[in-house]
Amino acid sequence: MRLPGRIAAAIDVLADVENRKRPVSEALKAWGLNNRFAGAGDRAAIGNLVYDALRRRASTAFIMGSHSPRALVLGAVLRAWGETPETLNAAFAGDTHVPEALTPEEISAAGAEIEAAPKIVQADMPEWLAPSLERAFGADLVAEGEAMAARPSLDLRVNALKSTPERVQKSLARFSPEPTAYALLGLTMPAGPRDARTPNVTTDEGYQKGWFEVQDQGSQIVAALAGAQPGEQVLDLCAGAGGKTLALASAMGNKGQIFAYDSDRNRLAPIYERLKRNGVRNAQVRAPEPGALDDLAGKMDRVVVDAPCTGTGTWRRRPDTKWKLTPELLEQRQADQAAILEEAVRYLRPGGTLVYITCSILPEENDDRVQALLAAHPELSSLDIASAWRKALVTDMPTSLATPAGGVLLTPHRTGTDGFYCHLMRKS
Ligand SMILES: C[S@@+](CC[C@H](N)C(=O)[O-])C[C@H]1O[C@@H](n2cnc3c(N)ncnc32)[C@H](O)[C@@H]1O
Repeated sequence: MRLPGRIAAAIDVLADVENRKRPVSEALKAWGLNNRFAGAGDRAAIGNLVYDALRRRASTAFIMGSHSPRALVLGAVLRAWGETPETLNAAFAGDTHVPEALTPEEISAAGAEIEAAPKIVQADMPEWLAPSLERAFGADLVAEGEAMAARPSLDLRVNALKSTPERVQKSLARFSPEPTAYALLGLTMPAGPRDARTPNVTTDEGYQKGWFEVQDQGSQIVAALAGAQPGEQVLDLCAGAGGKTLALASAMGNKGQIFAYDSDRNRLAPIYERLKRNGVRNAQVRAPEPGALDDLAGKMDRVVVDAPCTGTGTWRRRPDTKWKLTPELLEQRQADQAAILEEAVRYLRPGGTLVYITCSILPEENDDRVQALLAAHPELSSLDIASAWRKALVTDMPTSLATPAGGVLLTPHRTGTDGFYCHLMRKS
């Protein structure tokens, strides 16, 4: 397929996403099944177009004067793929099964200046979240939003239990991975332009052997800040598929004990195979049964709460969720977080450390939750996050990352990572 056919397909997929409220991945899969002639390159390019359109949905709709799938996809191609109305119309004229030529109105709209739009629209973020995002980012709102509307890199965490960064770099030399800026065992591959495909690293022999995992650098940084030491007793209370569990085990050199728990059996399911592939021998998975963690009460050196959240820090990767988030869901997540934090405190031994992590950029899920917890628990106090950073990452923490209540907030603009929050507390 040439570009015009791919654009037409992307418009269809985006219409499917919006009309049927489907996740993008599902709509792309359905399109592929109905269009079996399309190759893997076509499907990747169509995916890129749909995701790019959703990443900059608000600002493109402002410029094009429409939220229609056609306006959003054409806008993405004009703004991010280096095409012009003239090149597009020339391509559309010489092809079949293509979008209609750009109208004079569309051509003049495409030249509009985004500076006339409200800041929250320039930032490509939901308008109802403006007060909260302005609180988080102040004068940097637009720069933060722009970085969040760009394509993400593909990051890997080298598994110190089985390999070294040099060995993984060699194994993946065809993709030219480079060391990450902060995470000591991270490698990164930047996103390519236009129809570039994400490197398929999971078919590599090194991945099959457990030498590395796919993990955003932000996730690696907060896992390192958790500070788990060899020999400790650690509870990973929201372990999910085990992304953090694997990083903790690697940091602990397989010494001590990690208890990996999640209230959702389905989310926990992949952890067994991942632990095995990574050569982790010090993790015990606790399935969600009544009283599953009772024996751990008051005994843990460290409790890691990688809390369920709105995922606003991952908007680069899942831009459809940016526009689906509702005030009700945000409120629900805050209640979930408060309940889990309350639960977490009971497993800490005196002197133990509570690690609170979210992949959210919203203060309501971050500093506010911690402050509410500290107010209710005088036995808890914040630990200095800059010292934890120095110890875990062997550099000084950039001061711009500190939050008002003493946590750290990573973002695409600040650290080139997904958005992550981390706060450490000690129980006296
Ligand atoms: C952000 S995800 C965890 C991701 C995981 N730690 C990783 O690094 O791959 C949050 C997890 O919290 C779990 N969860 C939600 N409510 C919970 C509860 N009350 N107790 C334990 N886990 C819970 C969800 O099932 C979900 O898997």
